[in-house]
Amino acid sequence: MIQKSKGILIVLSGFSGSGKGTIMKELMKKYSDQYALSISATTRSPRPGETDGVEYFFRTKEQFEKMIADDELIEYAKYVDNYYGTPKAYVEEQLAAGKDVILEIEIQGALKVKEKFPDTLLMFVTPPSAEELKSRLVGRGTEEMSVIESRLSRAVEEAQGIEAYDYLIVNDKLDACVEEVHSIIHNEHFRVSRNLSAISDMRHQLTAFSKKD
Ligand SMILES: Nc1nc2c(ncn2[C@@H]2O[C@H](COP(=O)(O)OP(=O)(O)O)[C@@H](O)[C@H]2O)c(=O)[nH]1
Ligand SMILES: Nc1ncnc2c1ncn2[C@@H]1O[C@H](COP(=O)(O)OP(=O)(O)O)[C@@H](O)[C@H]1O
Repeated sequence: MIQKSKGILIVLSGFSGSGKGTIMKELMKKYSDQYALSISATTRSPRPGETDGVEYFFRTKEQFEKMIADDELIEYAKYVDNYYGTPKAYVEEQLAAGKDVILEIEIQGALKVKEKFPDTLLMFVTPPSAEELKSRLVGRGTEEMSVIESRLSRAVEEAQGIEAYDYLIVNDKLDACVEEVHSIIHNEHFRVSRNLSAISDMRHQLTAFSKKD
């Protein structure tokens, strides 16, 4: 049997308020058997409705720094006064099990992951306009105005790095956007460079077969 390409490591980045979290929730609802979503550790406080171990592993600064020292993170970054990082063990486990693993992380982390794992697929989410971004951030109601302003100025910096990504996703209509993300990942499995071992198997089989008679 020719094997299908193995699990892909996927990074989804985007401005705060662009809708990454919402897209991921919907994607996991619809296709939970295909994707593993990595849960990051962070020193930021939980928002109302967020639970430790679901949205994030909420940790103190001391606990987070211990995770760094113990080499438990694939990457970590500071974002608007807090640490965020990707625990190593889960990602390695899920990739080994053949799952596509999604990291919802910001751009500095995305670049570190790409450096460590060059096959990583990088996607960047943007809302249809800057005005819509602000209105989503305000509408979410989870940050005070001063934090929203910091996140919007961070977005100005992040916009400078989008060319490092493979795909740009415009999150206008949510359902369409979820399907776009899913189909990009689905199609990525067929890329020749991700199927070199299947190609080599096929060559061996054909050679053996042609020598039979
Ligand atoms: N580098 C890195 N960034 C992360 C990680 N987890 C989350 N982030 C990013 O940190 C930023 C802030 O996340 P959060 O406070 O949850 O705000 P939100 O994006 O507006 O929901 C976002 O850009 C996330 O994608 C991580 O493990 N590593
Ligand atoms: N396609 C969309 N259309 C309208 N509102 C959206 C859409 N996607 C997300 N939102 C809303 O925008 C806000 C920010 O979304 P969220 O997923 O928290 O963003 P992020 O994780 O990128 O910070 C939330 O209130 C969410 O309900």
